[in-house]
Amino acid sequence: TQSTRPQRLLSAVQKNATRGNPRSVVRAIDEFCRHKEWAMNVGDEKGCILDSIVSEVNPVTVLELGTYCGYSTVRIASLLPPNAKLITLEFNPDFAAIARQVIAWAGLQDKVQLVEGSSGDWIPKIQEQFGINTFDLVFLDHWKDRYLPDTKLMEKCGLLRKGSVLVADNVICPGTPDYLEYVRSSPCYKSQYFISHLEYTKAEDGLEKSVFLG
Ligand SMILES: Nc1ncnc2c1ncn2CCCCCNC(=O)c1cc(-c2ccc(F)cc2)cc(O)c1O
Ligand SMILES: [Mg+2]
Repeated sequence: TQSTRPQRLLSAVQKNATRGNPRSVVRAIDEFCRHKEWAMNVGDEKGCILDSIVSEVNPVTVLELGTYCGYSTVRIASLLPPNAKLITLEFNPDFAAIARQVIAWAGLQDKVQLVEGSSGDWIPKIQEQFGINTFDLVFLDHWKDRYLPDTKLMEKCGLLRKGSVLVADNVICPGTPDYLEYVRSSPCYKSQYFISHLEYTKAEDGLEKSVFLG
């Protein structure tokens, strides 16, 4: 049977990256996506911006919405302090199966909890299921029309505290206009746009960093 793109991405990691070396996993995926097959990872250019924000926040609790193959999961988890926890939600079971193996190859499985399901279903259950009160950092990279409803849901569930940082991918391409309008006009957020490019292309895209003011 024909392999899928995520399966071919995983094979590239297993062939070219060193077990337990997150940087080599990130490099192997970027090489594969730049020279073999494009895939919707945050990528190296936006990834460097994401790294700088994660390092600045130095979060102990992280929520990622939309795992895909685990590329940004590995980038973020590799920067976390030893006691930190990253919960990542993935809707697609095939993507989740690949991501688990990519995260394990990087040796980061102890810092990461991958949960299969939709953000709308899981966000209200996170506190009781994982004993997490609030998130220091949230990375939004799932369905673009879910960014705004899920942000409002996180506010409602009390998952954000004064100073929580939201980082949203793809705010230009494919675009999340209603989310951008909300975080840029709401008095509850201090927002900043980091211009970049759509992963592995010359098209404009960027990350929006929004600090929840409580
Ligand atoms: N736990 C959950 N809850 C809800 N939805 C969930 C989920 N877990 C997953 N999903 C469902 C997300 C499916 C993937 C989302 N990402 C994207 O759709 C995406 C698309 C592009 C793109 C840009 C230009 C093009 F020409 C083509 C594609 C680039 C990106 O960086 C993207 O992140
Ligand atoms: Mg994305």
